Amino acid sequence: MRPALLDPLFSPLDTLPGIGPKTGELYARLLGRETVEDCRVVDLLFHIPHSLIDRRRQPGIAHAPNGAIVTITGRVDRHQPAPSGRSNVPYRVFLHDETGELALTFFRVRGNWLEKALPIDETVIVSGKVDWFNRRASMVHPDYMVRAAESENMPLVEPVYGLTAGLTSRPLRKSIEAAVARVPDLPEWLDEALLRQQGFKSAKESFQRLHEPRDETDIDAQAPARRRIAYDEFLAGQLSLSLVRQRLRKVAGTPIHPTGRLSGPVIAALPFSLTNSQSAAVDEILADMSGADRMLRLLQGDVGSGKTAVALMAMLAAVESGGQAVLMAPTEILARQHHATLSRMAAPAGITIDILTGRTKGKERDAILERIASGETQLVIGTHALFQDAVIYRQLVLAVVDEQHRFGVHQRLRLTAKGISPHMLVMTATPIPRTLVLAAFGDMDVSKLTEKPAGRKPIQTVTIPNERTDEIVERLDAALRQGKKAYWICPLVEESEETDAMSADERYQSLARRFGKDVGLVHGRMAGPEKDAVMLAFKNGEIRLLVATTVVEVGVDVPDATIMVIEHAERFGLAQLHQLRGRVGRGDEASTCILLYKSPLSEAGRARLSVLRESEDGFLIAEEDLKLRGEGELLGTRQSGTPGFLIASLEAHADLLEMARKDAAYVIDRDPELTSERGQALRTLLYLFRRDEAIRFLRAG
Ligand SMILES: Nc1ncnc2c1ncn2[C@@H]1O[C@H](COP(=O)(O)OP(=O)(O)OP(=O)(O)O)[C@@H](O)[C@H]1O
Repeated sequence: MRPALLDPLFSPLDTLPGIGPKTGELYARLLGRETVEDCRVVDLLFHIPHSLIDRRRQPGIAHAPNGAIVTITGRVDRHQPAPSGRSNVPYRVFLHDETGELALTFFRVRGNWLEKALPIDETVIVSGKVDWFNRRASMVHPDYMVRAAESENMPLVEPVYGLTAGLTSRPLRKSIEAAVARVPDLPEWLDEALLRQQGFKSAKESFQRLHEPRDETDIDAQAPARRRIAYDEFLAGQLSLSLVRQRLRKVAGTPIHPTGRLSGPVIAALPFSLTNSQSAAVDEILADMSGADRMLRLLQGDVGSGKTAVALMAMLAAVESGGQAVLMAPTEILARQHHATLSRMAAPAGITIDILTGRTKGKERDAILERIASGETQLVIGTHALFQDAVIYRQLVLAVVDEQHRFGVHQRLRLTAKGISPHMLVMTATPIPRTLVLAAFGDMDVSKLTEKPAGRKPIQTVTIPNERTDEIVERLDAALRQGKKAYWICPLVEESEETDAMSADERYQSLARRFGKDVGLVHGRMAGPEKDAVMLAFKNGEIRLLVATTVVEVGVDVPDATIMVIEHAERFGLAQLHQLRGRVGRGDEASTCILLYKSPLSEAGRARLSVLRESEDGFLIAEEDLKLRGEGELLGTRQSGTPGFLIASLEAHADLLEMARKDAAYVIDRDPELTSERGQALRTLLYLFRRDEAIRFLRAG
């Protein structure tokens, strides 16, 4: 149960003054939630200012720098209202101080409120941005105007928050202030020695300081308050991972006894032999699953390194031992593709394979659920629909989670909550640096596919400015005539699938005019079956040019596609480009990747694209990406910050992550049920950061 003292922070967001149904939607958007019902007061605490306005600067009118935000104390001289009927002429109020004159400028003024707010001869304080034009200073719509006698009504230092369209800063600041005021006195969950060593204040004081910065240093990522909350966040993450891990390990796995009865014929029928890397990974996995402990293993492999075949071998071993195996993909497209590929590859084994996704409905679904429950189905491929309550497995021995780069302990927890404890193999496509593995997965055993299948030719990567798009289209024409297949990836336009889809559609129209029905389009706004049909047509060769948004970014496998054009490559993260490029070069034909960019490229943009031109090594690219852009982009998340983290940043706070990991291990080692005084306080921490799923596993949880 959540401690009652957190109640004020976990009441609905619209219990804060000024947040109603309409504004609520804006707040939900700001906080990245679907609806305002999903938002709690606590969420605003984690929306921290990115900079600050210092209204203490009072240089005097004549010395105010152009474009700077300054505060002026002056006397009002005269009002110059707009002539009636001329709404485009502003209303001006002139004031002066000992250095010069300033025109306060207002548009579309109604009524006489300005006369009241700025009476002639009154000394007032105004604050806002000063613009110089023709040696006259003006301030358009000052942020603050107060009478000198009421100067306390103007905050001198003001945090600046990220906004979303429709939400302005003043009401946002007000609601955040109200949220901060609700932070209760919290029990201290950090060790005293650490507090002293790091100079950390209490969590409550740290939240206050984050939202009421006193100067620039308080905004810095290394400010003690920021570090304290970042540490708390890492600690909450590491603790919940440790609890899950402890729990998963505690439940013994089902040891398997692979016989080779199924995998033998499958391997014999594969059109290739496994690479050494693949074989080594299979060996590690089978050894894990044969032991008494449950397997918790991460299978990391660069694009096109052949993770699917490894997963299949593991799943066949589970089935050979009389159990069932599932493979969960992050998207419908991928689930369908995996289903098609695995059905084909596993055909010689003669086992029953089903697919279960959100789209599986009605009688078909009932029949599948029944086959799963009876054990007739040995292998199920699907999306998270696999773990819904209605799905009951006869004997689930292995769950493969193809997380690509959408991390989440969630599914893993769901499974355990269902009371089943299969061996667990998590596949990730993006080669992630060790620190990220730790942050996202905690300590897991790792198998790496370091080698690509033999016979792959390097992908030739070129960077070309947008202006030469026509030339590319010409070349594409020639290539398609030779029977080649190509992808054309359209840019991310904004943070919305809808606008992405629109831009893809435009490009599709123009290419379709040229290439007719050789061209297909797939984007995130299309209905599932429609998407599948297009993907299938591309695979079969009925379509030879596929215009797509990043829906093809992960996992899509059409080995005879050899050309990849990426528009506005400068807008993508490096690792994402690497993933996209990885859709070609998957067969033994030579492939080309064309990165179209908008010129001029920034210095950083140039550096990034050249990394990609020069390397095909996903691990190296990931490290470079981390250096160049920060870990958020590395994982393809479009917001800043580390995925799954609100305040903490792996770049800025890497030292804290390591400390938090040790701290969590220490705690779990001594107080596995979190019952000590510190343990109880740590439970509060888990709730505060919404990492409380793991508490359910605790005895008094
Ligand atoms: N040992 C091998 N030799 C030759 N080809 C292989 C080998 N293993 C897998 N392949 C083929 O390589 C392609 C890529 O494999 P797979 O789809 O498993 O890659 P992946 O690791 O999942 O990559 P991504 O993350 O990019 O989807 C497939 O077409 C597969 O059939």
